[in-house]
Amino acid sequence: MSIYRSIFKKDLFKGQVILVTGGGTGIGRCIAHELAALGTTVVIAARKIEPLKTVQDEIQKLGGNCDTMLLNIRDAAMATQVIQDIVAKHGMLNGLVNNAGGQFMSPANQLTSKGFSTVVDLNLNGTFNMCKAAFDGYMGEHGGQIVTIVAETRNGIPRAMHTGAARAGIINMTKTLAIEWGPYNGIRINCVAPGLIISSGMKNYHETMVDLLAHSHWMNPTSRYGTESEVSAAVAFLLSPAASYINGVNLEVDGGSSLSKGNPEGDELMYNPEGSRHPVYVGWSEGVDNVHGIKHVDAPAKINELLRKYKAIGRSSKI
Ligand SMILES: CCC/C=C/C(=O)SCCNC(=O)CCNC(=O)[C@H](O)C(C)(C)COP(=O)([O-])OP(=O)([O-])OC[C@H]1O[C@@H](n2cnc3c(N)ncnc32)[C@H](O)[C@@H]1OP(=O)([O-])[O-]
Ligand SMILES: NC(=O)C1=CN([C@@H]2O[C@H](COP(=O)(O)OP(=O)(O)OC[C@H]3O[C@@H](n4cnc5c(N)ncnc54)[C@H](OP(=O)(O)O)[C@@H]3O)[C@@H](O)[C@H]2O)C=CC1
Repeated sequence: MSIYRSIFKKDLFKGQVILVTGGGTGIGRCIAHELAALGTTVVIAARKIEPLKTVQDEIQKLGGNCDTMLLNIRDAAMATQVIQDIVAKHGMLNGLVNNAGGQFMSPANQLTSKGFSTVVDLNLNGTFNMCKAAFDGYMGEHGGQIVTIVAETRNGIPRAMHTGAARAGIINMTKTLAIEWGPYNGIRINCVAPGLIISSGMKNYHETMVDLLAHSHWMNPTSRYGTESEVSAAVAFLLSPAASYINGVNLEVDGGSSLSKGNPEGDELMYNPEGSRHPVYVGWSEGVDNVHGIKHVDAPAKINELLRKYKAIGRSSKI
């Protein structure tokens, strides 16, 4: 039987408990839905309870299992407590998806020390807090899978040097943890690095930035932005037995955008201004029109309009 037929069946993660940080919005919400649809009891955790409760309600209406917990990943004691609560309540923790994170945009010369520290603390220290808490609280003894969402950082991130530095730190930390926690603890740990993804995260940007993004979406080898589902599919794969021999890697889900910067051959070779020839992968978040009134991707209107156009490209692969 084909590996995909046997692995990506509906009950792929049945009986498993997986924590998704930042699971109340955007990419985290989509990951939570994908995992719940594959049989996981998914625990979503973040600072604000209302978005978590909304997603829990969506998942339960679709027949999935979802729990919610309050969490600030910058608070190591809270990270420890959340893992303890999950193990006490659900008996196990098979997977951790470090999705919570973010930054503000600023040129490096205008960054203050406090602003730099805040973003490094959120992304790098926060991810460490969660990995360490998961190790101490369950995975060190029982093994498990960890996937961390970083960002495409290959050539640096102009106007987001703080987050680029933090995410590069996570990618390196992941390699070390794969070595230290693999042989004796049975933990696999990897990263997924999204390029620009149509999601609620873009609501954090200033309007001029959104306008710019709406007009420059074709400037990568896939000639479009990515979808929440495309990131979630990579996460589900890395958590699954199909990825059993993949450890310590950073999987870029960026349409090749990290390859196409500064090519001396010129824009014509790298970009197709007429639009994308690449169908989007459509998972639950773009595929469940009007089911239980569940809201679609929650990006700024101009960006959501791009997604509507993408769905018309060729044959969208739909499950
Ligand atoms: C880039 C690659 C593509 C990635 C896309 C995505 O990730 S999409 C996903 C996007 N999603 C997200 O990013 C979601 C998560 N993001 C967040 O929670 C916030 O953006 C956070 C990262 C600032 C943390 O917030 P918090 O409440 O912990 O912190 P706080 O508000 O208390 O600020 C502390 C200090 O930081 C500084 N500073 C802050 N803002 C600005 C600014 N605009 N301007 C300048 N500086 C700023 C300032 O020094 C401030 O201290 P002050 O001077 O006030 O004493
Ligand atoms: N969209 C994109 O183009 C890209 C996104 N990414 C990354 O993907 C991840 C998801 O982004 P996206 O869904 O787009 O954006 P969102 O802003 O919607 O998601 C960020 C999530 O993180 C949670 N969060 C933030 N800070 C903390 C904290 N201290 N403790 C716990 N939870 C926290 C937020 O919930 P709450 O506020 O309730 O705590 C929110 O749910 C982020 O790490 C982001 O940086 C990377 C590259 C590109």
